[in-house]
Amino acid sequence: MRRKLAAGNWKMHGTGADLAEIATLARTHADPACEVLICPPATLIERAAREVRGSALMIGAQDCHSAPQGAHTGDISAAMIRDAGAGHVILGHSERRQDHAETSAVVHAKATAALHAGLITIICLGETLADRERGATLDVIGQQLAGSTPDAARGENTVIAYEPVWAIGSGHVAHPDQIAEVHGFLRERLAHRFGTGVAAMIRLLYGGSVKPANAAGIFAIPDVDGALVGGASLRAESFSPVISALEQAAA
Ligand SMILES: O=C(CO)COP(=O)(O)O
Repeated sequence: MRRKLAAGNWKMHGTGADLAEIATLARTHADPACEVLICPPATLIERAAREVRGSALMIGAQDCHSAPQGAHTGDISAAMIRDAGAGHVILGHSERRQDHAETSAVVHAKATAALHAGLITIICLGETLADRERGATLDVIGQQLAGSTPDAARGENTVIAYEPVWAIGSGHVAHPDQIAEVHGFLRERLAHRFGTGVAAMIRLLYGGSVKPANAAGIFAIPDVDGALVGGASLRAESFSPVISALEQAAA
C-alpha cells in the first residue's frame, strides 16, 4: 500500500523567522498513513531538521548536483544534503528545467547521485501550455519520465510529481480528468518499465495551485497519492488543511 505524501516546496522563500511554520506543522500532524515533508531553501535545511527532530515531519532539499564533490561553485551535493539532515530531494522541477536549462539527462544524473547518497528523490514532470495545446502532453510526460528516472527507481526511493507548468503559481488547477489521465498514464509507463509490483509502490503526486479549497477534490482522483505544494505550503494555516484533506483521503 502506498503511503500518502504531502510535500511542500518553499522555492526561494523563507528565512529563520519562518521556521515557526515548520514547528507548528510538526506539532499538529502525526498521522502514520500520511507523510509530511517540507523542502525549504538550502540555507534552512539544517535548522529545519533540528526543528522537526522527534516529530514525524520530514525535511528535504530542492535540488542537488550530480557529482559527489568538486569544483562546482555555488552547488551542493546529495551527501551534503544528507549531512544537513534532509532525507528527500526535489529534482527536475520545471523552474529548474527553465531557469537552469536542466534536461532530463541532467535530472537523471542528479537522481542517480541522490539515490547513491541514500536520498529519496521527487522527480518532477509536466507539460507547458503550448505542449498541451498541440496535443503533445503524454508524449512530453512520457519522454521526461523515461529520460529522468534511473533504473534503480523503486517505491521506497522514488516519488514522481506531475506538475503541469501552466498550473504552477497560476491559480489554474488542472481539471480532475486531466490529472487522472496523466497519473494513469504514468502508472502504466512505470509498470511497463519496472513491472506492476514496483509501479504499484511508486507514489505519484500532483502539483500546481493546490490549495485548501481544492485539495479534497484532487485527493479523490485515482492514482493521486498526494501533492507537491508551493505557495500554500509557506504558512501552516494554509498547508495544514491540505494535509488534513490528505489524511482524510487516507482514512
Ligand atoms: O511548483 C509547485 C510545487 O513544486 C506548485 O506551486 P504552487 O502550489 O504555488 O502552484
